[in-house]
Amino acid sequence: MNVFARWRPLAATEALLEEIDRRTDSNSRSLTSVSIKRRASAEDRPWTSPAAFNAIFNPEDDNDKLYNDAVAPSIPRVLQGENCSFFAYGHSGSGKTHTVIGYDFQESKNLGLCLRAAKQLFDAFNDQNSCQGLGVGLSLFELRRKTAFDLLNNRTQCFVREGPDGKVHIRGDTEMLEGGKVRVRAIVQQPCWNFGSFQRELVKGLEQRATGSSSVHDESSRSHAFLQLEIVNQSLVDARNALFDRQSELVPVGKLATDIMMEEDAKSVIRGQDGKWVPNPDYQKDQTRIDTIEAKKARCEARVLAAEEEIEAIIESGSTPCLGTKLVFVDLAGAEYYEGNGFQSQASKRTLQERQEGRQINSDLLALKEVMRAWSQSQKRIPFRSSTLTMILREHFTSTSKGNSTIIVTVSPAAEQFAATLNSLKYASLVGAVKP
Ligand SMILES: Nc1ncnc2c1ncn2[C@@H]1O[C@H](COP(=O)(O)OP(=O)(O)OP(=O)(O)O)[C@@H](O)[C@H]1O
Repeated sequence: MNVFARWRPLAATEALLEEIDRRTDSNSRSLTSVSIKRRASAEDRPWTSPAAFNAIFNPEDDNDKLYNDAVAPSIPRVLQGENCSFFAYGHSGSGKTHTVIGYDFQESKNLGLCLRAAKQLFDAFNDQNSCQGLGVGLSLFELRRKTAFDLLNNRTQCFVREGPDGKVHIRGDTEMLEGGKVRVRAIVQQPCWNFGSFQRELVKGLEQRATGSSSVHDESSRSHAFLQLEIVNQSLVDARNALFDRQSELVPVGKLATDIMMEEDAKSVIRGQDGKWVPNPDYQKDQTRIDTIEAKKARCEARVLAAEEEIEAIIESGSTPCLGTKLVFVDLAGAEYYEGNGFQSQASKRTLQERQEGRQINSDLLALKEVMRAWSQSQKRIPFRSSTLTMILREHFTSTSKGNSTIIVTVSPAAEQFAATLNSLKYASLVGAVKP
């Protein structure tokens, strides 16, 4: 994995605070280690990371610099059809949102990494003949504990489940549609055909992130935010809609087939005197009824399969290698590091729910670290199932080549946040120290 660290500047309110003493050192493989201590005093012993970082960004480095060094090199690979993923890790207020999304949407150099990447993609679509008709399908959701909230669909609550196909699906409630169709809502993917509409959709969706919170920071740092960009064209969007429609037809037919089978099975047996189930001499299973519904179900399944094959065929058509390619940005919840780190007074103020959430976040982040390490070492068994976060990320890891996945750890230089900064740098260096 590529690993970068970014020091944010001290905020105006922190101007009088002492800064962490920090140094960097690069080895012959151009990998950097970072050495920090709480203050410049000679008695303070430094903590030094392994040479795990591809680069360390300083407080004066803006989003433009970070984008050019950490993300822009991936865009040609995305246009060649390689999936890429970027994770922002850091404690609350360390600069993850500033990095991934940004707060100034007017100045192109201040845009966050996700928006800059989308801009570069749209520029490439406009410049290259082979990319005509391409757009970006945006999905945006937040994972809090084990539940996902669709930010492009009024924070609809969605559940993360592993399907019989082994794939992880994020689905909302079941809706009854006209004609008896039953739809299980999937996470919305909003197709955007130019950068302006992409930015509007993203900003509108992100406004949902703060809903119901008295403090945006506290709320946002308790959830993981996923921003997924998939390269699409109109045929792919239409084919996905057709699949969705056919799945909606299949659900009630599949349920009816199961009900009929169970009803016929139940009628065809009776309990004998010894309490055991024996064939019912007065009832003959209605095989015609069963065959009719099974045939209808098979026709629906074939239509679903055909729609899936149509999607594959569109993606494989080869005219644009990047069709269906995904670029994923994850703004991870900040680790909770209160207990045992000199934050007991803050820890004691937290509610039971906050403590439970904190434990869940820590266990998600631990699971992610283990997955990243196992994946970087190409281990046979990668523990994706150990948390909902890693279950969702399985598809991204299994479809992403090494070198196309990046973690950016954001850190504060304020000495009073030393414990959190140390925690974040240790996390990133453990991931980055594993090089294939
Ligand atoms: N590199 C930077 N340059 C300038 N300002 C920054 C930088 N990083 C962060 N900031 C500022 O610091 C404040 C906190 O940053 P931000 O909201 O990005 O933190 P966060 O890690 O996303 O927090 P949370 O997890 O709580 O949402 C913001 O006002 C932001 O503009």
